Amino acid sequence: MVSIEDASTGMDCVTYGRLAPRCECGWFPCLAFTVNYTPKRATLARGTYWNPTRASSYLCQSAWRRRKFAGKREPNQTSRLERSKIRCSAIDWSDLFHQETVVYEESTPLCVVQVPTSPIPGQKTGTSGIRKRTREVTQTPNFFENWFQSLFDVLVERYGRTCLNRATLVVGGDGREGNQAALRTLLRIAAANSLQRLIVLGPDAIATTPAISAAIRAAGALGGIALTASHNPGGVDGDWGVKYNMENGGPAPDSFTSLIYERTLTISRYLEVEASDPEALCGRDGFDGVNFKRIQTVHRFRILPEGARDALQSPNPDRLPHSDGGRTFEIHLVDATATYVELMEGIFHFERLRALLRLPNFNMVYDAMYGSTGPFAFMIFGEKLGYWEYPWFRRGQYLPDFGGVHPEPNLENLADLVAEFFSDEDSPDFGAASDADGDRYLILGRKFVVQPSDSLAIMLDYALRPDFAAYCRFDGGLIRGVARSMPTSSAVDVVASRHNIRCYETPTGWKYFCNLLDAGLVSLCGEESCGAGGAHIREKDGLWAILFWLSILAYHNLQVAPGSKSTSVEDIVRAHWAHYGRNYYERWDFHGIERTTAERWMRNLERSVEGGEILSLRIDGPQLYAADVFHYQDPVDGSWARNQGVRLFFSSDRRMRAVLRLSGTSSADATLRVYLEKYVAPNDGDVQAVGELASSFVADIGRAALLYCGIVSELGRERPDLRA
Ligand SMILES: O=P([O-])(O)O[C@H]1O[C@H](COP(=O)(O)O)[C@@H](O)[C@H](O)[C@H]1O
Ligand SMILES: [Mg+2]
Repeated sequence: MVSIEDASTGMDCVTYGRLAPRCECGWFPCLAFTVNYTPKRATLARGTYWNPTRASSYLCQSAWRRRKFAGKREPNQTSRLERSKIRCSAIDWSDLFHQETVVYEESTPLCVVQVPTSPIPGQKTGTSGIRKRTREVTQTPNFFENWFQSLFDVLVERYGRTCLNRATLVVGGDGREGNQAALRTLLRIAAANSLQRLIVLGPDAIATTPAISAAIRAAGALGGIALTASHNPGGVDGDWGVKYNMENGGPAPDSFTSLIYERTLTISRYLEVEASDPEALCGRDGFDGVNFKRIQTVHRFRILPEGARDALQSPNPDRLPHSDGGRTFEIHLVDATATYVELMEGIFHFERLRALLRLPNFNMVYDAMYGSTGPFAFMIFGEKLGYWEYPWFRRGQYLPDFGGVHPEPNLENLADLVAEFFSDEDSPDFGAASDADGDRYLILGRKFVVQPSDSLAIMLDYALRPDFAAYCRFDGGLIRGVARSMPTSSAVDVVASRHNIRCYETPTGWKYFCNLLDAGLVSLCGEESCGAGGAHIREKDGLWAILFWLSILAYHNLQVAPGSKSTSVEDIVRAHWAHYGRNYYERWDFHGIERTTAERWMRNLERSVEGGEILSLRIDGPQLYAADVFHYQDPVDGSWARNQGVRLFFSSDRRMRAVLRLSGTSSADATLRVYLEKYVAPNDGDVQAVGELASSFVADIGRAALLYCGIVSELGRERPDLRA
C-alpha cells in the first residue's frame, strides 16, 4: 500500500491503494484505490487511471464499467483509457510492495517530564470504551493525557514497571477526527511510562477493531488501544472514543476499566517525554520525524529519566542522573491488513470464494461507509479474491468525518444501497456493509435484508453442518457452544437446542463473551446490534461475518447444475424460517432523553419490576405474564453484572417479549432501546408467508411496553426515533 501527495496542491489525496510508478503518459495506472480529491470524491477500481495534475479529468471509466453500462459511456474517455493502457503495460509493479523493514535510530534523546494535572469528571467506560463528543474531548485540556496516564498507572500496578519495560502495546483506530491528536499524546505518555514497544497499525494508524484484536494476539502484546467510537458519527460535531483491550485481544472487563476510572478521579500528574534538545528538528516531543504513512518502519528512541534534560542543559554534564544512557522506546509502523487478512485466509476457503465471485451472474457490493474497513475490503475482495467485475467498492476511502455519513450499517444510513437492492431484478445478488471500525456488519440480498439475530442463528446452523467445513474451518471444526447478548432474539437458541448445543445469554457488550471464548465454552457469539464473531479473535468481526455469508452462498451455488436456479440470500433465510420457525424482531430506539431523567426512570422501572407492581397494571393489548431485571453471573470467574435490562414476557413460554435498556454507547444524552420479539414455530402456520414485515407483527408488544413502562406518561415519548 502506498500513499502519495498531489504535487500541485501539497495535499494528500490517496491514502491507500496500489499504484504503479507514474508512466510517461502522465497517468498513474492503479490496481485499485480510492481517491479523495476535494471537491470531488470517487472510487477508482482496477484498470482506472489517474492524473493528479489534471484534477478535472482524473477519472477514466474502466473496462468493466463500459461492459456493465454499455451505451452510457463517453467515447473520448474510452480512447484515452485504451491509449494509457497500452503505454503502461510494460511496467513492473512488484517493487513497490515488497519493501524491507527500515529501522531509524533517532538521534535526539527524549527526556521524561512530570506535568501537574487535575481530575476530569466523566471519563468512564460504557458498553464499549469511552464515548464522548469530539468537541468536548479536544477542547478539554488534558483529556487524553489524563486517561492515558490513568491507563498506564493501572498497567504498572497490575504488571509492574519491569514488565512494561519489556512489553508491547498495539494501537489503531477508525481514523476519526481527534485520533491523530490522541495518538500523538499516547506516544508521549507511553514513552514516558516505560513501555518498550508500541505497534502502530497503519498507515495512518487506521485499523479495524477486529484487526487490532488480531494484532494483539499475533504479537503476544500486553494489550492494545482502539481509538474508535465504533458506529457513532465522526467529525468535529460527532463523537470520539477509546477503549483498552487485554492480552487476549478482547475489551477490558468491568473490573479493569473501573480501575482506570477510579484513577481518573484522583490523578494529579502525568508523565510525558520531551526532546532533550528544544531546537531539534524532531519537534517538542521528538516525534515530528515519524511518518505514519510509511509502514514497515521502526523508529527507535533513547529515553532519559526525569531530570535528565536539566542536567543535559547544564554546563556540567556530570550531573546527568543516569549514566547508563537510558532505555529505548520503539514505534513499529506495521501494515494493519497483513495479520488480519492472513487470519481470514486460514479460516475461509478463498479458492471457493473466488470461484463464487467468478460465477457469471453473481454481483456483490461492499460499502465501507468511509470507515476503516476500506483497505481491508480492498485487500480481501479485490487483491485476494480477485473481484473487480462490478462496481463493488462503495465509500471505501477513510475520512475523519466519514463524509458526513453516520457510519452505522442500518437501513436508514444505508438508504441508497438498500434502494439499489430493492430497485429492479437487475440489482446485485449480495450486499454488505460495515461500520466505521469494522466490527459491525449488515447483509443484503436482492430485495432482502438479513436481520442480525437471524444471521447468528443461520451461521450456527451452517457451522454445525459437517460438509460446510470445506468452506470455513470454524474453531477447529468443533462447535463448543454459542452465546448471544440478552436482547438478541432467541432464534439462535432454537438452533442450539435442536442440536443439543449450550447457548449462553450474556449482557450487552462483547466483553462478556470473552471469558466464555477463553474458557473454550463457546465458538460463536452474536448480537442484535449487527455483531457476530468466533473464537479467532476477541472482538466481533464484520468482514469475517461477511466472508461467512459468502461461504454459505458458495456452499449452495458452486455445484449448481447448468440451468437450475441458484440459491439467493433470501432463499437461505426463508429455508431457515421454514425449518426452525421465525423470531419476528424489531428494535425501537428513543434518542436524546435527558440523562438523569432517563436514569431515574430506569431505576423506578427496575423497582416496579422487582417489587411486582408492574404485573398489577392493566392496559389494553397483550397482558404481561412475567417480568424481571436481568442480572448476570459470569460462569467462568463468578463476577456479577447487575441491572442489565428489564424483560417483559407476554406469554408463558417467554416467546413474546420486550426488553428495555439504556444504551451504553451514547456520547451525551441517553438513548432508550426497546427490543421486541415474537416467535412463530414452523408448525404454527406458513412461516414464510406470515407477517412479511416484522414491524407489523411486533407492534402490539411495542405499544404495550410503552404503556406498561411509562415511556409515554413519564418520558413523553409516543413513538421511536428509529426502528432497526
Ligand atoms: O458500538 P460497538 O459496535 O462497539 O458495540 C458495542 O455496543 C453495542 C450496543 O451497545 P448499546 O446498545 O449499549 O448502545 C453492543 O451490542 C456491543 O457488544 C458493544 O461492543
Ligand atoms: Mg463498531
